[in-house]
Amino acid sequence: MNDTLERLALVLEARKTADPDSSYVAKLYARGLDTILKKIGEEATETVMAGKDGVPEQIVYEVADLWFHTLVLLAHQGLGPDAVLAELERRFGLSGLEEKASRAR
Ligand SMILES: N=c1c2ncn([C@@H]3O[C@H](COP(=O)(O)OP(=O)(O)OP(=O)(O)O)[C@@H](O)[C@H]3O)c2ncn1[C@@H]1O[C@H](COP(=O)(O)O)[C@@H](O)[C@H]1O
Repeated sequence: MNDTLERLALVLEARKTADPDSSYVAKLYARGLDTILKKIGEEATETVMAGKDGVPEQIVYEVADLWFHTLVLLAHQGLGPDAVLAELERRFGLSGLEEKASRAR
């Protein structure tokens, strides 16, 4: 399984004690929650625009920016991608059970 999100989360954790002048992530932490949320809003908008334009490379680029900034939010709140992946896995499992149950009816 790809561990990119986990490895990035470790870097984001380490940046909590980094100098804001030398680290973009440390600068986001220093500016606080509202700045992080504003970036997520901007990146979400840029993702929507890329989706409308329909250029695959641009969509990937903007979704990467969006994912990155949501990972910063998770780290800021003491969370990590493992929690989100577990939630997605839970839903996936649930939907599998739902499918089987409805087939049995
Ligand atoms: N994955 C990323 C990443 N994706 C996007 N960005 C930054 O997010 C910002 C995106 O903002 P925009 O798209 O609005 O672009 P911009 O206009 O240049 O940015 P602003 O002036 O609006 O802030 C840019 O400054 C990008 O550099 C990232 N910055 C860091 N990382 C990762 O985080 C790690 C730690 O980064 P530092 O804290 O900088 O060491 C790095 O090693 C990377 O792996």
